[in-house]
Amino acid sequence: MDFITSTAILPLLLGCVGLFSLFKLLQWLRMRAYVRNAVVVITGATSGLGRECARVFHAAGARLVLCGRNAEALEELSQELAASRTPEVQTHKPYTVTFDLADPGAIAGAASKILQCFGHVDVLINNAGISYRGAIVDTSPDVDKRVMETNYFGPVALTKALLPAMIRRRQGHVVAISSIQGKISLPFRSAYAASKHATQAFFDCLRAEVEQHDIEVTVISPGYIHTNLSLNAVTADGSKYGVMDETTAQGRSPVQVAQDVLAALGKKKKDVVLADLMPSLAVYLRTLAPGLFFRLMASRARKERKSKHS
Ligand SMILES: NC(=O)C1=CN([C@@H]2O[C@H](COP(=O)(O)OP(=O)(O)OC[C@H]3O[C@@H](n4cnc5c(N)ncnc54)[C@H](OP(=O)(O)O)[C@@H]3O)[C@@H](O)[C@H]2O)C=CC1
Ligand SMILES: CCCCCCCCCCCCCCCC(=O)OCC(=O)COP(=O)(O)O
Repeated sequence: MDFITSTAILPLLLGCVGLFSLFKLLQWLRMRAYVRNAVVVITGATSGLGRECARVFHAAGARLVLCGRNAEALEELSQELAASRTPEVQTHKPYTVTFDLADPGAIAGAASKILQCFGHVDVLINNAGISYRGAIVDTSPDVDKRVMETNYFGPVALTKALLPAMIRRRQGHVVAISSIQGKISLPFRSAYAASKHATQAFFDCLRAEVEQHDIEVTVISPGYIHTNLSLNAVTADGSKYGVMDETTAQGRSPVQVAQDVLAALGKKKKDVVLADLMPSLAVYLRTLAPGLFFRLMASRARKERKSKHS
């Protein structure tokens, strides 16, 4: 009996593994086909997740428009990509467009430059962002505005400027790189969490409104990623935080997250959380047991204040 069972189970197991591998391979091929030759615009391409998305999408054959504030850093990345080749995929030299997302007057001009690069946009990845550390009571309203301009009003204005061309073509995919903090709010992150909650809300509304035009909207909410986000974060008085936090240093690799972003787009996912177990559970706790969640956050605030003053 044992012999019969084991001889029947082994081929079955091998068959399942084979089928699963085939399924994964087909999924991977479909993902890459989705972005091959597609015009992909990436904001915040000079650093961290944006730069890795540029590398991953370029290697998959996308026609890139790299956006950022630092023209030199964008040009350097564009040249690095132009020099790198992937054997089985035709790659394209990226264009660059330099502008500050926190400058409302810069967005319309930037959008028309972006459209001139390849004549249209298939995928817009709103990735650029800035974080914040500070107590609400000490924070200048200028800091709240700066974080909202960069993380919310800038991406919203850019999306609106590129949307009519997508609607005319009845084709397009808008992506918002939000954060777990677009779903839960942590103490001493008010401006950042508020900007990411607003991002989630805006792009959820957009998804419903543009479905009739065959335009996809994906909101991606990562947990900690090992980038310069904490180093570049702004503090209560507007100065740079300048510290690589342990949580950031221990975060996921931006290469891995960029690959997950590509996979999410290829599967036309609408809302994706890319985080470890605890942050993912915290999102459920906030919905299912808000009272408990708020007590945990108050205790987190007490601990953080204590450790600051000790
Ligand atoms: N790292 C993390 O733990 C997590 C990050 N995220 C999100 O990922 C996204 C990318 O951040 P990440 O790569 O981590 O951080 P980085 O600080 O490494 O990169 C941020 C990018 O945004 C650009 N940027 C900042 N301000 C502006 C502006 N005013 N105008 C135009 N571009 C600007 C930066 O350009 P410049 O070089 O000019 O400063 C840089 O290219 C952000 O939206 C962030 O909120 C989400 C969850 C976790
Ligand atoms: C049923 C059991 C549930 C247990 C839940 C306990 C609650 C634990 C709280 C966990 C908090 C996770 C915070 C994750 C925050 C995060 O990943 O943020 C991503 C960022 O955007 C990082 O930005 P930052 O500038 O804050 O570094």
